[in-house]
Amino acid sequence: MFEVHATYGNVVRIAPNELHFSDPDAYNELYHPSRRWLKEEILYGSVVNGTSTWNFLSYAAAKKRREILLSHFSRKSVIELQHLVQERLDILCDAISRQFAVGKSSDFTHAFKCFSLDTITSVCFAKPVNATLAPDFKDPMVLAMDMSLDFMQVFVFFPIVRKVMAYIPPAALVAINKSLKGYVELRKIIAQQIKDILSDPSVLSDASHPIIYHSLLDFKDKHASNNNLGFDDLNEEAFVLIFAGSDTTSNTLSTGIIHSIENKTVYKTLKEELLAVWPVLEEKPTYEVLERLPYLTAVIKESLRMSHGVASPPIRKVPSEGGTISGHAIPGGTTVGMSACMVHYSESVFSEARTFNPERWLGSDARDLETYLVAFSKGPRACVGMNLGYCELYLVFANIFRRFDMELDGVSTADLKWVDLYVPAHIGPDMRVRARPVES
Ligand code: HEM
Repeated sequence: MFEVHATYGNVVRIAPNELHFSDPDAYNELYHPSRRWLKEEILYGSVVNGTSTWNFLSYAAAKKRREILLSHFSRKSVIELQHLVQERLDILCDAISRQFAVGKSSDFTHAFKCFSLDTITSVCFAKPVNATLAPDFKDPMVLAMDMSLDFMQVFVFFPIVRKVMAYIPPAALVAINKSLKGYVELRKIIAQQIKDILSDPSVLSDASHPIIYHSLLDFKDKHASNNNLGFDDLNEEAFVLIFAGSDTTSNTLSTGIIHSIENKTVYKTLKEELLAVWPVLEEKPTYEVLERLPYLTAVIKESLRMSHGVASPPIRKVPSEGGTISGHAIPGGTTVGMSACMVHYSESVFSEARTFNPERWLGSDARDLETYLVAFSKGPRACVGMNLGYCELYLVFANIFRRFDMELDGVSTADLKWVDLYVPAHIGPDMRVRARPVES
């Protein structure tokens, strides 16, 4: 897209009825809080059978569900549930230490995918799937989720395939493609939990903490409209949360951590800052303490910038009366969008934009730069899991850099290659890191 825009200008027609923009300020216009344009069905209607926050096309339809999730993932609830994130992280750190003890490096690409899947299934459903315990982090569910991103592209371009697949029984799907076994397994776990809850809501009181079904099915209020949610809706919402909360978080982690290990100045500065606030290894600081650290915060912002969150343009439909973007009048019915990469790699905003440089977030213009950090998107359909995402990022960066001395094992940041499968899908070699646990 960069080459296309360099050749044809700031606005390019990339499909018969679709415009893509490149001016960084166009992103904030397109996804402005007051601009409630419909999501484009070709992308958002492509994957699900029931309803979910992600696939409601209009903001009006999504509003109620978004409010439920925003309150479920509020800063207050995330702070109360941070011990669940730390619990999954301790399991991850133990697994990395065990690999070091037998002379092996760890595959950080898959390690963080396993961690984020375990975290989302723990926080949302109180049913962690323990992907982190898989040998060399090659968990079948994680591998199958990677593969399903390819399917998503097929569904977008050939919606009929999705309709046909919905009627194929799970066992037959596995027979057609054995690599889907982990995915079918994950669907079974989620579906069983929902069936159990719908047939006997009292099982919700067995959960160790408030899970999403407490919020989605508010049984205290018998008249609440969300009580009408059926099996398909709960199932789809659960899967959207699993997908939305997994790769986005793990990409940010692996991208940022690999850059921070390779860059010796970043590595040393981050370790020093962490050591000062976390002197005794056994006394782990809380999220609230960590988020006040300026350098760690700068590293996290830079990691979000370099990993983009979602790579594809979140496409929207211009309403029938038309609209204006970047000073151009756009006719009603046009599909419009802009990839976050165009903003994050814009040289007019971020000097040496392709270089990982946390220092940029510590300068006098840092506040202005914030406007252009769009990893969680912006406006009425921005990420609802941002608080949980940030909590995971702070805890993981702090634990990994405080608890291990690390070096890259035969890879470099040049291997952080990806293709756009809605999220950036890593296509380089697995990013292996030799991680020696520190003693104190
Ligand atoms: C670093 C972590 C994360 C990043 C960078 C991220 C990024 C994004 C982006 C860019 C969108 C907009 C997508 C679009 O419009 O097509 C989005 C939406 C969404 N995210 Fe996240 N996300 C993260 C973590 C999470 C987590 C942990 C959850 C769940 C707890 C979550 C749940 C959602 C949901 C449900 C939506 C759909 C919102 C709507 O359409 O109204 N995300 N996220």
